[in-house]
Amino acid sequence: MVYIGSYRREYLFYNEPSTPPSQNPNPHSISINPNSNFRAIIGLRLPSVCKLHKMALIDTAAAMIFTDRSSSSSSSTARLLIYNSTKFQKFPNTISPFRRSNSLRFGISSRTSSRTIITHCSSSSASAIQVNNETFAKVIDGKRVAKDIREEIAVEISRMKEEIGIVPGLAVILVGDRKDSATYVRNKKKACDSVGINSYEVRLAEDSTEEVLNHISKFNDDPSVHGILVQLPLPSHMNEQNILNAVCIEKDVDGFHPLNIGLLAMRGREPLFVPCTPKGCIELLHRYDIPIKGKRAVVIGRSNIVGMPAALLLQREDATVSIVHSRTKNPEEITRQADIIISAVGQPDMVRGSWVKPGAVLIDVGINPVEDPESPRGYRLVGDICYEEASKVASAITPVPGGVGPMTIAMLLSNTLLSAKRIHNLR
Ligand SMILES: NC(=O)C1=CN([C@@H]2O[C@H](COP(=O)(O)OP(=O)(O)OC[C@H]3O[C@@H](n4cnc5c(N)ncnc54)[C@H](OP(=O)(O)O)[C@@H]3O)[C@@H](O)[C@H]2O)C=CC1
Ligand SMILES: Nc1nc(=O)c2c([nH]1)NC[C@@H]1CN(c3ccc(C(=O)N[C@@H](CCC(=O)O)C(=O)O)cc3)C=[N+]21
Repeated sequence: MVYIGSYRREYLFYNEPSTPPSQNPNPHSISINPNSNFRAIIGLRLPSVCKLHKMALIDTAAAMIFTDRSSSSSSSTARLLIYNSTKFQKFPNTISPFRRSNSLRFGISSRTSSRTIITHCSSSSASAIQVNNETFAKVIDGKRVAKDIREEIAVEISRMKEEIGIVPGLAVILVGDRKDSATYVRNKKKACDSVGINSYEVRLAEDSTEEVLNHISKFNDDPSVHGILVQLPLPSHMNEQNILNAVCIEKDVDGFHPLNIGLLAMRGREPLFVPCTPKGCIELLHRYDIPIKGKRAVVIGRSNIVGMPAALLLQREDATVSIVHSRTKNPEEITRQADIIISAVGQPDMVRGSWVKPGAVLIDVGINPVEDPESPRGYRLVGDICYEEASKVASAITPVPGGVGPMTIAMLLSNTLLSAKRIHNLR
């Protein structure tokens, strides 16, 4: 059995009938021989890839692989499309990987099935791909873009270290013991390590009081700290406003300080920092050459940390922006007019295919855990947008996971570098 790649919590293998399945796949040494009589196996990501009984089998007759040359990346990218589900076997309690992901992306090169007609609708990098009269949105690969950005940041940081002997520092304050927050903080630390940013972490008890403000004050005065992040949400007894106000605006790498938000909202003024998630959404649009100017954009959600700043940023990019929120009547009538939708709601699969104008670009910020007994964690993450439906209508779409999430962390690193450069007058 040979591992081909993974995408959206699924591993893909192929199995030459002559190869005993007990031979473990080696993810790094693969060669695909499309002429061989192999079976493709798509399985949910499991701790042990050998649990074949939990995997769904398809015949390779139902699968084809082709190279996607419209990618903005210089690397060659292949997609695997499964276009014939007749031989697909669904296992009890298993979300069908076929239905969840018609389009799988791998960093491998491959070849095109002669049975299938593939058309790129336009040369733009947001072009949908047509296969046998079905269109599939281009996948906006936030994970890959975030990796590119981390590499760019790492280069800048070594230059900084060489030129002025300074390394950027990020302080993260985590209050309480929410599991998801602890995971995010751990991921942020890992990301800092990967680019050479020093990270300082403070963990405080759920019932702490003035300690948060004391630590903020200490970090405000510490010259080795260039960015301060207070992980949200805070315990309900804490005054979030007072705490976010206490972070000095020059180190507010989250961009949540009211002064920074105010500057973002004003024409002709520049905030010192733009909030990471909305900044990541716009960066994805830029890196995929998706035009914003003059387009109709709809933001779903109006929170201080995502929806509202996303709408402000789109407006600064000369889009005509509407905001949909929980009191909006007939939201689908508004979203259907959008060339670009940014959804930040927190409702799994709320945005259906019928909410989307054909050819629209969809940025899904939502991170929603849904129960999944097959997943090692007992749940999996889905976005606000029903990927299966919307990816057949849109021209481009971000997946969850692997879309906006990794970009948020990349933008945090970028803001920390920006801060260190500004504080040390480095261009
Ligand atoms: N990918 C990433 O990096 C990040 C992802 N997230 C995720 O994004 C999502 C949103 O986060 P956040 O902004 O903090 O959430 P909030 O709960 O603060 O805000 C949600 C917004 O969605 C609106 N809303 C709720 N229900 C509906 C509905 N049925 N129809 C239309 N609008 C609705 C609310 O409207 P109203 O204002 O009227 O209440 C509110 O404005 C979450 O899933 C979160 O986990 C968040 C941060 C970063
Ligand atoms: N002060 C503050 N700043 C924040 O930016 C902030 C915050 N508080 N509180 C919570 C939200 C949420 N958030 C995410 C960051 C990365 C992923 C991310 O990387 N997600 C991965 C999946 C991770 C997984 O598998 O668990 C992905 O989408 O691919 C998700 C969500 C930042 N937030």
